[in-house]
Amino acid sequence: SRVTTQDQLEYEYIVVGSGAGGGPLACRLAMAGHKTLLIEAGNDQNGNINITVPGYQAVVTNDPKLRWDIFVNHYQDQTRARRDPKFSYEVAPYKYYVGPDPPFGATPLGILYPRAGTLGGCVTHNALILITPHASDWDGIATITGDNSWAATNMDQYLDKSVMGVQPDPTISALTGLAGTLLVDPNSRLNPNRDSTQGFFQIPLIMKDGARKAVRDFIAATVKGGYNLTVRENCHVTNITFDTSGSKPKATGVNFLDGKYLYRASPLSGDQGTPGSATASKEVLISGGAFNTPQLLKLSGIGPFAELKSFDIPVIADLPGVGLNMQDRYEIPVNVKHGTDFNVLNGCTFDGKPDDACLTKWENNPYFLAQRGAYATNGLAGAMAVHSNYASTTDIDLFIFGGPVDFTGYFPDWNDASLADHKHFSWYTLKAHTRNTAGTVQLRSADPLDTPIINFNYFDTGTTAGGADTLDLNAMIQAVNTSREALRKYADYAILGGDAFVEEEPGPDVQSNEDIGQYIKDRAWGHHASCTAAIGADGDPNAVLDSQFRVRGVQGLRVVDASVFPRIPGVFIQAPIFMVSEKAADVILNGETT
Ligand SMILES: Cc1cc2nc3c(=O)[nH]c(=O)nc-3n(C[C@H](O)[C@H](O)[C@H](O)COP(=O)(O)OP(=O)(O)OC[C@H]3O[C@@H](n4cnc5c(N)ncnc54)[C@H](O)[C@@H]3O)c2cc1C
Repeated sequence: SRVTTQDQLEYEYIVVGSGAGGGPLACRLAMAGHKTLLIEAGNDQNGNINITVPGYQAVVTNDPKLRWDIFVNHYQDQTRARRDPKFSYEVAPYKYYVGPDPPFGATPLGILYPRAGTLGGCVTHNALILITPHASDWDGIATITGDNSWAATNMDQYLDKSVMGVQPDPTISALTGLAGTLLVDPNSRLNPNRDSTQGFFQIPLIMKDGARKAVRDFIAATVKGGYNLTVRENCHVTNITFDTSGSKPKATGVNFLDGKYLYRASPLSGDQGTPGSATASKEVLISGGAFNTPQLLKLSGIGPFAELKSFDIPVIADLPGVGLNMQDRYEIPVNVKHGTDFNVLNGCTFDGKPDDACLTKWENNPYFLAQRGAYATNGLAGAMAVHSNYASTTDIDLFIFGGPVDFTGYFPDWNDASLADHKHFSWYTLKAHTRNTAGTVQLRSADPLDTPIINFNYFDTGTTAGGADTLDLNAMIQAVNTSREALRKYADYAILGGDAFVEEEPGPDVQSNEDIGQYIKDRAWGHHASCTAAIGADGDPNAVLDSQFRVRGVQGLRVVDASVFPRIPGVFIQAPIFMVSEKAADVILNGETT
């Protein structure tokens, strides 16, 4: 019966979400001897080749068994939003049309933002790139909060704990001549000026012996190790429960729905699930990611008063900052097409078809990274770190990746399009330290299985104070010009073994800075959404968390995931989230508790 179930589900800690933030945290709590429940909406994809082969980092984002299709708005103005050829429509349940001139009756959705509902979260489908954040990212949190445990010098210890095996991308050795010209390690801690060092780098990947190995494997090993960790997969948390009898509401546990693929972002959804609940005698820790954490807080009565009231959700704590302050990077490509295929990709179908010779090679050489071939990489050959003319600090603010793909951002079936032939090469830019803090996550309805409404409010529709939007745009324009310059040099040396090429994106017609700027505004994308339940100073009305991850206005509740950052950190985001996860475990186990 329901009562028996409830009686059985008593834990010290409940962690909701098993990704970069929640996974390591739950493991550390259990390893310290605490009875811990880790709840995950998705399930364990152990044995699914799509998650283990690094070369399948595109196809895995399209795997219905783990993917969550979230559609977002870069601009709320629909005319402007539809200038992006990636703008998508629904023509039948989970069947999409991409681009202008949709069929009659198609429902506009926006821009696809891939997410993973699976054990290990987005770390189980991401591109494996592990770049550590800049010292200024941590020092900034220390300055905002006055909590010096956030200083970069102190945060270093969590990097040591969290890095579970990082190797340089061996594509490089397969591409003749380039290896010797690269600064090997963009994470080097031997270089005191690492954060401001420009140049060409190899790309560090979080994997072991050429296979993805990360949070999912850490969780599995912790369970296997006999620690007191229970993983409840196929379980969607619908709200946090509170004891409101005292002066401050105290989180006591969660309500959930058991069932496979319940969230409507999953193309396999349809079931309603079976209700249940669990209690936490110590704390509830929310790690649902930058979109789901604010959604879950709001569904639980923690958020902006007026929004909660409009959905008849009883208010537990009026925190206006929940779902505000969302940030991301801007990304943009320069893509060229060669006359002939890149030899290094010969035999690679990138989808596990029976004739996928590259998969055979990967499978037959399990112990020798160098012999596993193209699939032991994420397909990207190298990166340029650049300090643009528009950076606010001495830190590099552009990371420009190159590889033999045709990548123009995310849209339904982007994986097929990006690897349809082996003739394309793409340099694509990530803008770090973006200044736009105007993104929002709002409830669509009070139904926990609905996705929220997500507005990024790009460029001039977002933060404009101090010319923020123009500075970010100008840095991106510089990145396009730098990528074109790199392509001209690579043509001179034929260094990657390619022959003559023509530029397809942005294309020969897009030359003036004004035209490049318009191209960027129309087509930029991001995939490091963050900062939606941010740590902030005491007295800041928009601060959702204090410096110890505690949700303000309540007891026994913390957030630990991409949502916690006041400003988007570093160049890539999983390393900072791993570090935050380790710090949270340390604070909970050794610090003050609520
Ligand atoms: C295509 C792609 C490629 C990427 N590549 C890289 C990369 O190469 N390097 C890098 O640094 N970053 C990369 N990222 C970003 C990085 O993977 C994510 O930012 C990071 O995993 C976020 O961690 P998180 O803990 O905040 O959330 P997630 O990792 O998203 O984990 C959240 C988990 O919570 C679960 N959950 C949510 N709501 C509920 C609920 N109500 N009940 C139960 N469970 C719930 C979800 O199922 C999910 O498993 C990439 C992202 C994408 C989309």
